[in-house]
Amino acid sequence: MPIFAANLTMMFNEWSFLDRFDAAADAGFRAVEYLFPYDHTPDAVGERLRRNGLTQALFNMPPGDWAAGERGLAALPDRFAELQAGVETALRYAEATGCRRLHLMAGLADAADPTAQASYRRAVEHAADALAERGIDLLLEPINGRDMPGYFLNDFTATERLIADLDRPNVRLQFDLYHRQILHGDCTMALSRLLPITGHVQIASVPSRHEPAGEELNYPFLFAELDRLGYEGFVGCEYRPRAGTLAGLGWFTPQRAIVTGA
Ligand SMILES: O=C(O)C(=O)[C@H](O)CO
Ligand SMILES: [Mg+2]
Repeated sequence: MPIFAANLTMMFNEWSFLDRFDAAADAGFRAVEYLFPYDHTPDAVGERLRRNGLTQALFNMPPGDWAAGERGLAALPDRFAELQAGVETALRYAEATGCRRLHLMAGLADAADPTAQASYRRAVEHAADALAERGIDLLLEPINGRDMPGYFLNDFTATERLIADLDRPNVRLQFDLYHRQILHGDCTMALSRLLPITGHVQIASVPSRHEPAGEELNYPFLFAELDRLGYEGFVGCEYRPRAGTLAGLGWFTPQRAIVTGA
């Protein structure tokens, strides 16, 4: 069974962000991921990881003004300086948390626009080379247009081609099975074919984006497939609990001793 990483942006919202680390550990998770840690200091986040014996599987580099609707900077040619600063910020958090995977969001731009394509490639090359110096992987995630209309990176095949063309071993695919099913389907064969370039997997039910159980995807089958394929990375639980985080963990077998209150 893969090692599951609780997504603290989507799950455990019953607690404050920093207390979600404790709640996830108490629920039996060994690892966590989240979108953005930037409302807290690197040391505060690192301390919660250490206090709970958690591994930081992944987080996203600064995405621009998320509240204003921005979804990344890489494909926006006039935002390169801000992207460079964001890479340095993310590296400070990666150092404080021991995180070895960072996701670079592309932004809202026309995937067919040569200017956006050139900007995206420049940004990916810059980020990849900065991360490579520290032994950190750069993850690229195709995202479906129903959840994120206008998002630049919206196709697994185009992403696969870019990763091959970049020929940088630390640039890898963030294989979100939720997006894969919506964009292309054929999840099982895609996992088999793309696993060699896959740096991280994420899960959620389709179409609800709730717990990974009972809808379009057969997750027990897919988890067994990941084991059969020898996948040794993390599986990020990037789903919205349907009715309370703990009540929705029936699909999950605790992966660490659960410390019950004395
Ligand atoms: O949208 C997703 O699936 C992601 O993983 C992004 O990192 C956050 O939107
Ligand atoms: Mg995802």
